[in-house]
Amino acid sequence: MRVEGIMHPHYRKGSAPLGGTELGREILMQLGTLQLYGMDPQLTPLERGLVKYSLRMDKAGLMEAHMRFLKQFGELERDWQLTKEAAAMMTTSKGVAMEKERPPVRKKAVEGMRAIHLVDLAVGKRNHGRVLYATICADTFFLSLIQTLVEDDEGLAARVMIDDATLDGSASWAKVQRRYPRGAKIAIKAPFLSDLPDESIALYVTSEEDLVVLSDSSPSTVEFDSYGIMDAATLRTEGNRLFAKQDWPGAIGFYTKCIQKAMSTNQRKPNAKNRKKGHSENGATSNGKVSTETVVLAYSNRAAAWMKLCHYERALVDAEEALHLDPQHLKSIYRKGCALRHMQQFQRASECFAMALEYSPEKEIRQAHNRSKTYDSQSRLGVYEIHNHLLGDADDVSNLPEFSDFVGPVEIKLMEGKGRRGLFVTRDVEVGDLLLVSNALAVVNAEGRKIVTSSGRSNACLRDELVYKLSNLVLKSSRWLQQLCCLADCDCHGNGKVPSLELFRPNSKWNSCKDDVPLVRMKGVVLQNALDESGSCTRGLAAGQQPPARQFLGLWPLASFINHSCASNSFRLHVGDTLFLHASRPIEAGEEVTLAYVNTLLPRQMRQELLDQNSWEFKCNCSRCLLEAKLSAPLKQVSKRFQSLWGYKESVTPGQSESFKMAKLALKLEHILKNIGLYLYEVQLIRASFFIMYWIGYLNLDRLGDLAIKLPLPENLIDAMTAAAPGDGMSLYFACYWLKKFKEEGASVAVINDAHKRAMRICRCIYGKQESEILKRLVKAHDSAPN
Ligand SMILES: C[S@@+](CC[C@H](N)C(=O)[O-])C[C@H]1O[C@@H](n2cnc3c(N)ncnc32)[C@H](O)[C@@H]1O
Repeated sequence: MRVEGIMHPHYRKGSAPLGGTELGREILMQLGTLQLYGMDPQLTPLERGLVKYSLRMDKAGLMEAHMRFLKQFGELERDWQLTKEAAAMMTTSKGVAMEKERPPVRKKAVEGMRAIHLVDLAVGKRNHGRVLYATICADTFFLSLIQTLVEDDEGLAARVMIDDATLDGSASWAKVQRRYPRGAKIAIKAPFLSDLPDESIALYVTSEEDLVVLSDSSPSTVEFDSYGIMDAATLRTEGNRLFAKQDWPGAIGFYTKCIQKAMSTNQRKPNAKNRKKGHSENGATSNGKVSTETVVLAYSNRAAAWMKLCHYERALVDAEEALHLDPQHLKSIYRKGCALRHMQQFQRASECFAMALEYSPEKEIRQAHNRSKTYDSQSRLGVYEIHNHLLGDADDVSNLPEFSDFVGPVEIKLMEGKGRRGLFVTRDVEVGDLLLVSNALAVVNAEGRKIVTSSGRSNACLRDELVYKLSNLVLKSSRWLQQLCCLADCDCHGNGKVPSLELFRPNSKWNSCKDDVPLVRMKGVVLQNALDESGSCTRGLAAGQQPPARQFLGLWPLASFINHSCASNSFRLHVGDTLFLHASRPIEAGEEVTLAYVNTLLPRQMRQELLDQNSWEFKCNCSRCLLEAKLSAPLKQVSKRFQSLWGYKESVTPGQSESFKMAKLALKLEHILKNIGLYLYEVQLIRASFFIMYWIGYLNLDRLGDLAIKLPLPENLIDAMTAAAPGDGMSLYFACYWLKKFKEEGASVAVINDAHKRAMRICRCIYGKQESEILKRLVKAHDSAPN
């Protein structure tokens, strides 16, 4: 089945650009955006299907694939809706300022060239001396190229790819959207319809001279004229109607028009003096001016709409405008509090809610007040009650907790002689001390996709999705923008700048920022700083429950300053989208805080391979790596044999004969370690690197016979694991496994108590300092979780 009116016989294999009907255009716009996003060579089968159907113009298939796609990328769809806000933004005062930054309109038409239509273009043929006049009909994006959709005056549409050289390689989303806004009339000289590797076709523009922006008529400014005849009150009512339909950008557009109308009608900013004057039904006062009440409501409602779009800074500005006109406007006071709370200005938010409570004791306001006070104290004292969540019901996802950020006893410093930044403690800290709490700037749930693909590389699609989300975010908050800018401020060549901690601390003030993060840098930021989590979810530790696995990739700004070590001294715990960082060893004042970016219970070479696979472009030279490098000769044989038996990449469970060989290899390693003569800590580090061998040895105790006695005791192995990777989930699993086994086998009380203490110690590294009763409950939950 074909989408009527879209097909044109001139196009090869039916791979015509879409367009021509309302439906076609709508599909095109949505699809186009998603397709643009899905241009990564690592397309999922679903994305591939989408591209395929779009090429065949198979309406039913297209719609179905589209629906499936949207279902899978529910969040993406939401973000796509949000991109519409760009249009609304153009009509706000700040938007007008942005418009001024745009390049001047250059020409009205291109002279000396004959016009050509999309329908007349042949694939792969450059049309010298011709010009294609078109209108940009979708939001312009930048992933690997600047990408947009255009429609010619016959209603056919096509995808356009523009080399970012046209922006001197400094393209960012904000910049491309300003440069090529939706609704702009353009002319493409010598148009070239190119066959793309994904089998779709697009107009390809390689040089700035070939794309001329003729007029910049973004829809919002055009629309404004046609609504010019409406009065302010009608414009506000129209805004309310769109608000009710959850069309936030649309609503913002109308509230803005209402405010502008009021300003032009009243010839001056309305002030509190004419606030309560009588007014007629159309919102006009008796002297024909627009009533202050109408303007207050427009500002206040626009604040609410901005909030829905997570534009909290804009929401705050609007709520304050409304309060400037009517200081007692309850909804504006409440909205101001909400905006401040989202901006982590908890103290000011509490003050707002307290003021709102004076006017109305509503439950919603009281709850908001209490919540702000809790966040405020969390952010100042670093006291969080996470155990309720940890020990809660895994199936109950309705009540996901929210926490404030917290900056503990840490500072960002430039590392001497290395140029890169690192996080350092400002005072001595103990095991389990909370170092920081950071809410994710953005998170991408893997949802069935692999974080590391079968080719052994980190999943570029997930990373691109994160770049996409971050690109949207930086348009919304100068704080988020600055946080990303300072992460981009490190170029691996020793030019790292040290940002102020105030940028990360709740309740602090920050200056607005005019910088932009070009996409190239944004991709670098994600590559260098995104952390993944493939462990099981922290929820549902309650006895007997299998915690649901949750895999995700995200960016946590302050945690991004922590460097890697294979003998790290901190542990990150993810509760929802919040990262808690606890000290997993005692750390002295001035010492660097380090994290393990990858599983470190492996030999050095494999750890480095994992770092490489995850695109961390550095060679680890931590003390543990240096020790293993020093011992590489005596350990060479064991390492080689271990790798061939285990084959980490395949992640296969060894068969019986391999298991036995592995167990024997553990004995060989013990023998070597005894002969070299190392300190206990050094022995522990090496044992930890090969812990899998020992683990398999314990599982083969019977087959080892008398030799089994030469294996270290399980508790010694647990100590070795915690020496290398304190707080590692595997150590806790192992500790609980033995605790359970000792109990089942009726070991002495002393042995059981000792095993229990070990598990409690590891729990403290992972979950932080907790009351001993809570730690006991956490151990019990792990102890009784299914193996
Ligand atoms: C999450 S950032 C850490 C903060 C970073 N050092 C900075 O200045 O912004 C990760 C990057 O830091 C560097 N890095 C982290 N750990 C390292 C290590 N152990 N040795 C060398 N470079 C490291 C690498 O360039 C890595 O891509």
